[in-house]
Amino acid sequence: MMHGTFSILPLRVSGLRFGVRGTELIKGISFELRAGVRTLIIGPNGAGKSLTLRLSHGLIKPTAGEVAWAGGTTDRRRKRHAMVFQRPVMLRRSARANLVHALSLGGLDRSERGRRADEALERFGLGHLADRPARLLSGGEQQRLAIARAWSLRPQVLFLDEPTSALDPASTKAIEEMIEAIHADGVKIVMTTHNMGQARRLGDEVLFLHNGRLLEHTPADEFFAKPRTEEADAFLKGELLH
Ligand SMILES: Nc1ncnc2c1ncn2[C@@H]1O[C@H](COP(=O)(O)OP(=O)(O)OP(=O)(O)O)[C@@H](O)[C@H]1O
Repeated sequence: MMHGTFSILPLRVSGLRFGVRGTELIKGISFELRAGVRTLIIGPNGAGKSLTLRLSHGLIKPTAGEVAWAGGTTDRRRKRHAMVFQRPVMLRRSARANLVHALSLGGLDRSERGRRADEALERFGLGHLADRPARLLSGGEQQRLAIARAWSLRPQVLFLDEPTSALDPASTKAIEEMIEAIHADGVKIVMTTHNMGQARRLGDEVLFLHNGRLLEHTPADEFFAKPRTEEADAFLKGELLH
């Protein structure tokens, strides 16, 4: 499902750097992300995975380098990518009202908001939670709601930052199924995970980050069968990296 007449992909990130108070955390990363391929960003703690997602989504500004969406960057295009965080942020109102609110921020007409919210709740089997206070839902339910909320905005690209790391296996499975369904819709998936089983299940290609650098950008089957770098090999073997 491609919405609108243009595609914001490929995403070209070049020479990306991000530093805080003289410490360089992202040390010159370049990559190009294409439509139709699920991209998994993996690497050890502190490698810069989350920062790379935030910089790509535009939540933080790079110290140097460029994040370029196809056709340039405008506010209109900005809305074509959405992000889901490790811990969902819900307002103190019903599940449905959280979706309606997001759609309102997304600039939708009042009548369209309710229709889209209901569509998203139904699509992901969350209709029975519609009137429940969002903050009282379980962690897994809130995360499913957060993903439904992101999907309701009809993004072309969905960034997910460790969406299942706080969840049990059943919730993790439900979320993986949602991600698969959204991918099948034609939405580009870009996500980070610490769960290598999940990376193998969901990944078409891998970006392997280590110490603020991109060491590999490889098809997932190749990466898991035979990583090219020593660091990735050690990471997959569960060794400590410095
Ligand atoms: N605003 C900030 N100020 C200072 N340091 C930061 C800031 N944001 C991130 N960092 C540091 O930058 C490094 C990379 O952070 P990032 O969250 O991108 O890592 P990550 O690969 O997602 O790690 P994890 O797997 O632990 O989530 C970490 O060492 C982190 O402490």
